[in-house]
Order: sequence, then C-alpha cells, then structure tokens
Amino acid sequence: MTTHTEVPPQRRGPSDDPDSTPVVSVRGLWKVFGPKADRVPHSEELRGLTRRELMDRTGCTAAVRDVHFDVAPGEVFVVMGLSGSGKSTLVRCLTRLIEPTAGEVVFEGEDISGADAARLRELRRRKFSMVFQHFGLLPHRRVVDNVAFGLEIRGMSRGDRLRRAQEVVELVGLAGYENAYPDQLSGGMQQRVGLARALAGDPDVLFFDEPFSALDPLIRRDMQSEVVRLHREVGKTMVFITHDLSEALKLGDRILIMRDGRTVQCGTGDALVGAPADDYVREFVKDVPRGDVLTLRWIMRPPQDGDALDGPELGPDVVVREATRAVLAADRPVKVVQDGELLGIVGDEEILAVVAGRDGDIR
Ligand SMILES: Nc1ncnc2c1ncn2[C@@H]1O[C@H](COP(=O)(O)OP(=O)(O)OP(=O)(O)O)[C@@H](O)[C@H]1O
Repeated sequence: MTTHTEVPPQRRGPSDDPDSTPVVSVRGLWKVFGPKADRVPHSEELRGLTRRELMDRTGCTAAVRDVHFDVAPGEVFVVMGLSGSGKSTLVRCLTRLIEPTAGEVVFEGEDISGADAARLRELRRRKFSMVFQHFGLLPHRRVVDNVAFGLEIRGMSRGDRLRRAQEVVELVGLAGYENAYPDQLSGGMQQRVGLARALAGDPDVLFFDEPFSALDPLIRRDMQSEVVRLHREVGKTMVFITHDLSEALKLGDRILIMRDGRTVQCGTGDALVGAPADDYVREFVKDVPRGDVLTLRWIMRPPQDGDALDGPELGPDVVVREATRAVLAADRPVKVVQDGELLGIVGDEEILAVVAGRDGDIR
C-alpha cells in the first residue's frame, strides 16, 4: 500500500519554463572605479590581478568583475557577500544608476546598456522599483501620499492613484495608518511604506538593497516574512542584496555569493549548503542548521536490492526538518517521487546523518 504524506506548501518559485525570457540577464559585467577604468576589463593581464595588485598597478578598484547570471520571471534572486564585495555596485549597474564599465545588462530581452536617458527614465518609472535601507520617505506627506508619489510622477489622476495606494497600503499590512506621517511610524513600518511605494506602480522587477539592515533583529525577521508573503501573493521578480546568509536562505530561490567583485557560487540554498564551491562558501555555510535547508534531493540514495518500495512518498524539495517525522515514523524507506517518477529513497540513516552533522559535503 502506498501512503501519501502531505507535502508542506512550497514557496512560489521561479518560472519552470526553460524557454521563458529571463527578466534580467547579466553577461560579463564589470564595474571598475578609477583612472582609465575602461582598459581593465579588456586587458587579459589586468583582469587576472588581485584587488590589491590592481590598485597598486593602476589605482583602480574593480568592484564588479565579470559577473554573469539570469533572473527568471517570478524568481527571488539574492546577491550575498560581505561588506565591500561589490553587491551595491552590482545592483546599481542593473538599473544603470551606476554605469557599467563593460558587459551587458539585458532587461526582458532589451539590452539596456545603450538605452538613452528618456528610455532609462521610462524603465525606472514603470518597470523597476528600488527599496533601499534608508527609506527615503517624504516627511511632510502622509503614508498614502508617499505610496502614491511614483504614480503622481507618472501622471495618474488623483482619484486613481489614491485608490491604488490604498490597495497596496492594505497589502503590506498598514491599513489604518494611511494618514500618518513617516515620523509617527516605527522603522519597520516605515520600511513597509517603502515596500508599498515600490509595489504601487506594479513594476516588473523589485530591487532591494539591504532594506532591513538597519532594523532590530525581530522586526527584521518580520519584514523578511513579509517579503516571503508578498512574493507568494504578487509573484514579482525580485533581486535582493544582503550580507546576511540567513536572510539570503530565507528569501532566495537562488543565491549568488560575491567575493571581491567576483561570483564565487550561484545556486539554490540547498546547493550552497550541500555542495559549497570552495572553502570560502564552506566557511560561510558551516553554521547553517543543515536540516532546515537541505532537501531530500540531496540526501536520498538509489534503491538497492532488498529495499522495500512501498513506503510513503515525499517530493524532492521537502526540507529534511519537515520530512524527519515522516521518515522516522515509517517502517519502510520514504520514496522521493516527482511527477510519478521514483528519484530515490530516504531512510532513518540518511536523516540521522544530517541531524548528527555527519553528512559532510554531499556532492
Ligand atoms: N564611487 C566609488 N569610487 C571608488 N570605489 C568605489 C566606489 N563605490 C564603491 N567602491 C569600491 O568598490 C568596492 C565594492 O563596493 P560596494 O559598495 O559595491 O560593496 P558592498 O558589497 O555593497 O559593500 P557594503 O555592504 O559595505 O555597501 C569597495 O571596495 C568600494 O570601496
């Protein structure tokens, strides 16, 4: 008899359609600050220097070095790195708030590297939204007018923009505060206004640059949950910058780890934890509770002769912590099944190895 164990609800993930056009596509992106910055990306010799060597030789800092990635529609893509690794510069290059030194940024199929000022203004008004650490609210305007501000700039009528602002104020949990002024709100609530303002114009992609860094830890956790909830509800594509690994793991469908301007690894949270690309990433993820992040996909094994194959079924994306009870309670191995196909099995051994921290790098 096959027992179906209920699979916990999954986050709304990126589009599964491999043919869908990425919302943002970055190719060979460089940003070099300093004299004659242009020559750095085009010189084999200079490209290979360390940050220190480059500074000594040329007086330049390469903040972003040859970065490539695609962000799929509906994906939450996190860029993570320590201070100075180049995250802010990278995200500012995506909207050309900072001019890249070399490489391509393609937005919904359009290479925006060559977009003129009018086109950029249009994109920033209608397609992109940014949420920064400093909320940048207008102190003499009420919450609802702050939220409606971008719509006003677009020329939307007063009635329409207040209606839309009211909708998003409610969406971010600020109903009742429409008429408050920013200084009457806590930091967390002000950041909710920032979120509402970013969502009001129904952008195609939201860019977050360390939006919660200045908030107290508890409020910060609340706001992270809020982003997860909003993403579930509105399914927007998001690019999120953070230096906090737990925030990255909580929010990101995929995470790009930066160090000294370069990509060290780009993958799902469970891939970073299960198969760190190098010692740097390994060190980063070593304190992550593995059972909270690793999925059954990472710990399953192929069935062998003699394994009973009539145990309960779970999906490959269920995290170990959520599967533990079902696996330990079953008297047969749990089958990891996707679309009717048996991918592998998981028994007490595999679960206990993770719980006891004996699993090491998995691949
Ligand atoms: N305008 C600038 N001129 C010269 N160097 C710069 C400039 N902006 C950034 N840098 C340098 O580029 C590197 C990357 O900076 P960036 O602010 O992008 O890093 P970050 O990862 O966002 O760090 P933080 O979290 O501290 O903001 C740093 O070495 C920084 O000193």
